[in-house]
Amino acid sequence: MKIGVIGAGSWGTALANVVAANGHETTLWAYEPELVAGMSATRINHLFLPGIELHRGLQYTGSLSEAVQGAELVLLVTPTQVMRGVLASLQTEIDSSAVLASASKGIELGTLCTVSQICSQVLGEAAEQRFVALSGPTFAKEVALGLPSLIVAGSTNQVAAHTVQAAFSNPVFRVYTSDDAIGVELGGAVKNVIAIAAGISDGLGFGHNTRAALITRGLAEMKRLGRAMGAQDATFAGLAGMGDLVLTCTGDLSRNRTVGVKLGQGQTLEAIMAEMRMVAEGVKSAESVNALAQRLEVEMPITQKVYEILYGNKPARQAVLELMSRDLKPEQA
Ligand SMILES: NC(=O)c1ccc[n+]([C@@H]2O[C@H](COP(=O)([O-])OP(=O)(O)OC[C@H]3O[C@@H](n4cnc5c(N)ncnc54)[C@H](O)[C@@H]3O)[C@@H](O)[C@H]2O)c1
Ligand SMILES: O=P(O)(O)OC[C@H](O)CO
Repeated sequence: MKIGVIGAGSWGTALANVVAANGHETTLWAYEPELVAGMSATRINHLFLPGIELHRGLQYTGSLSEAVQGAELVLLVTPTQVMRGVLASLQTEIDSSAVLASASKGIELGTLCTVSQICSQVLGEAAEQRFVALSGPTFAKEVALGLPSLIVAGSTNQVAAHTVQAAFSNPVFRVYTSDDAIGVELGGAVKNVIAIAAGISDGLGFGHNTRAALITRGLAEMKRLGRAMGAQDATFAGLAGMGDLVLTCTGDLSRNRTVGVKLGQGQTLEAIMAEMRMVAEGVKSAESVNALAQRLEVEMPITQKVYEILYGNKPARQAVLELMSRDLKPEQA
């Protein structure tokens, strides 16, 4: 199968490596010209996935049209906030029958769109019929090292979901299908915001109790938003929900959790972002998910506090106090 992968960050590179190793004719598009030259010469993504030699069959390009030319499957893996611009450049280049998969995790600022909604707006409504959200507990580095990992391909079109499942699955990378594309997308976007909260908690010196509470109540927020957007509760009990939430809130490889830890230790957001080349989607999604919750009148208190800490100068300890002092009530999901 011919596959184009758009975005050579750590995740796009790791996923392109999976399908190339599975025997598919794969071309990886990189935004940075020096990365195209570097990967072509050394088979190593020295900027975003250092130290890991990529499959010999993987091709690299800096041309978007070359990456998707003749592709039966196009995988989008840029940061969510630049997705619309990248897709606009690809609008006339992608084959109208190609499966469109996204492994990006976020909600667009301003429009409050998920990636599937961005695709529909830019490429036309029919794009939703061939859209697949690929998400789960998967640190790029561990996938690239071949450590056993599981993920979900969610789509309203089960033929498209099965195409992605077949293309990516191998003995160390197991892909499940789901018919809940929006649930799979929302799980990936919201868990990043909750992971910042979990990091803040650890950075403040709180314990395992606090972190477990944030994960559990974060899951309740994810479910509530999902219900308001037509997702299925069961999706959030699975890999793209609880699985990814647990990974990101507890794993030291998480960029979102790391941002939170540093905030909890007293660093400013500006200082943290200034020394970070990689993307921590939760930083921007804290604003967009919080706005989405307000628009849909969904109660998401942890998300709201993360937003206030990041953008409202609220001290993290005060935010925790406010969360703990909310009205007492029965436990609800
Ligand atoms: N890294 C992971 O373990 C992982 C796992 C699952 C999902 N994701 C998601 O994958 C998406 C991509 O993240 P990543 O971790 O691969 O990225 P990264 O942090 O490793 O690298 C940043 C990426 O952003 C790209 N970029 C920056 N400015 C750009 C622009 N103006 N136009 C186009 N591209 C630009 C860079 O080229 C690079 O590909 C995110 O939504 C992330 O949440 C990441
Ligand atoms: O490093 P993070 O926090 O962006 O998380 C990476 C993946 O989304 C984990 O599944």
